[in-house]
Amino acid sequence: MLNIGPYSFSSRLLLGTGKYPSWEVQKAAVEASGAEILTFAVRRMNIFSPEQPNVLEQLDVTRYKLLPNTAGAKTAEEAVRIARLAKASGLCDMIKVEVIGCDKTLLPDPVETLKAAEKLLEEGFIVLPYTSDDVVLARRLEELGCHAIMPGASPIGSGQGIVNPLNLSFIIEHATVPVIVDAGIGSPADAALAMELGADGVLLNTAVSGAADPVKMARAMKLAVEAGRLGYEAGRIPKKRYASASSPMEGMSIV
Ligand SMILES: CC(=O)[C@@H](O)[C@H](O)COP(=O)(O)O
Repeated sequence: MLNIGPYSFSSRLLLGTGKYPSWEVQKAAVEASGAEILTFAVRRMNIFSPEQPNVLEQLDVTRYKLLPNTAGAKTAEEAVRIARLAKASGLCDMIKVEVIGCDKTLLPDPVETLKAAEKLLEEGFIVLPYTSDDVVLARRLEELGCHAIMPGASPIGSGQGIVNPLNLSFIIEHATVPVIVDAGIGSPADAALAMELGADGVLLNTAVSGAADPVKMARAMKLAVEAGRLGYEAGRIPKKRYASASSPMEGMSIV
């Protein structure tokens, strides 16, 4: 089970809801992914114009735990305002804090992320910050009381996969709250690797919504996350420099 704050989930795949070719495909992909947590940008919800379409329109939202995110925020103040808006609209008690520090890379601003997380924790939110893959920053966020840490695999929407598995493994090794690898996942192999490294979950969007067949890819990601987790729990063999026979002959009487 993936435990975040007071909540438990059987699926370790968290899915974004943006950039699907149609509402129908989004709905089918969410279904195929088996995800129980869906994230969406509060600024795309048309909170003040209910007659406009919104990103969760076709989904039976009672079946999912909603994880609004503060995408679009560039300061802690903006992120806090967006989170409060989401809470006041009855959308959530969990929030994915996303404070972007660079328009080109969409990498998070560590200082503003820390400030926003601190404030939102004070206000009683269940806080999941999107961070860079920095082990010290992850520790600081955890010390503040964040309920999970979400280090990026690589820039959002880049599909580059895990560019620094060593950093991720340090974060995972030291964390006592769930580590959810978020952003940059390109293929099922990337998702499986994140889980094999010991991540507690994977959050992705573009790899599914931008795939040639998003529904098939959603299922592939589901299976990859499950396979990666199983592999992690099973314990992989250590890597060796040289060969060792798969069918050793020692102790055999017939050669
Ligand atoms: C939807 C969401 O929260 C994204 O900002 C997230 O970081 C996923 O990134 P990818 O689209 O790279 O999977």
